[in-house]
Amino acid sequence: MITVSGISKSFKVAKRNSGLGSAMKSLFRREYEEVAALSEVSFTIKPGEIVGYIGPNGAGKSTTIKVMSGILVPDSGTCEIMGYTPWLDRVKYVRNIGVVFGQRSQLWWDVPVIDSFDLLRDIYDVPETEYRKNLKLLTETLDLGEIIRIPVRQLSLGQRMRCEIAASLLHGPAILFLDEPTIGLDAVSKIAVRQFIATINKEKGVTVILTTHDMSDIEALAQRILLIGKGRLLYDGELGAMRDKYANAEGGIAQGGSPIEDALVKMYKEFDIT
Ligand SMILES: Nc1ncnc2c1ncn2[C@@H]1O[C@H](COP(=O)(O)OP(=O)(O)OP(=O)(O)O)[C@@H](O)[C@H]1O
Repeated sequence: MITVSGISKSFKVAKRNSGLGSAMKSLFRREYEEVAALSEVSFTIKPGEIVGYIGPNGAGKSTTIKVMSGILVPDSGTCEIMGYTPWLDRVKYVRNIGVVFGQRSQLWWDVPVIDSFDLLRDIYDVPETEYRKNLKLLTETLDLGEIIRIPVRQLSLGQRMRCEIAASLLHGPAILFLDEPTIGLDAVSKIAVRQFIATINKEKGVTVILTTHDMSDIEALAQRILLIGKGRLLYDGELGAMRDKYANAEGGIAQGGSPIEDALVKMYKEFDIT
């Protein structure tokens, strides 16, 4: 259902040297360099899977999610998701996906959450009965209650995140891209979000691609992981196999780390992506 094949993406960024002289020079003549965010990334994901997409800072995770959600056009490679090429068939395609970027909001800041929801209903052209049904279910299961009457800027991070997740699912998508959905949440909210993701996957068969630095999110939800480092896909396999292999590898438990974090640190070391 998801086939990513040989995707590469580079960004052109202005070179910045330190010092006042260089800053002055760059006012007149900018020098640029290419950053290879993704290099020949390929994988497939089956319907109903929950896949953990992991890797260190700057590895290329968000760039991949942006390509798969049609926000970014890759320099080369192909991507076919439910029969669509995300960046070509964007209008039709987005009805099939939900996207949550933990660090960014898709809700309008100054209006009550429900107004944003209603606007999303219109954007996605969701039939009224389906919208009401989805809204009721999401409000109940994410415990939104009166929260949806409050403007987003007055919500706590955990409350906002639950609303973000609801917003991404109002149109009943088959695929959910989650980019750090539990960042900054307290333990109770984190567990609530995880349970919700597990439920929609089990009961509605929603396919989930989950990007996070929180390995307990991955342990709670994903059976399969994709590891990306320096823009290259380095591992595609069962979480259990990764844990068994690296937990028993040389190098002792990292101070303060859980066994799965320790396995990840060793894996990063082996692939030289720390
Ligand atoms: N719009 C952009 N312009 C220039 N460079 C970018 C842009 N977006 C990403 N990059 C660069 O591409 C690389 C991959 O970034 P990306 O955001 O995909 O990483 P990530 O794995 O999501 O990282 P993190 O875990 O820190 O969120 C980084 O070197 C980043 O600086």
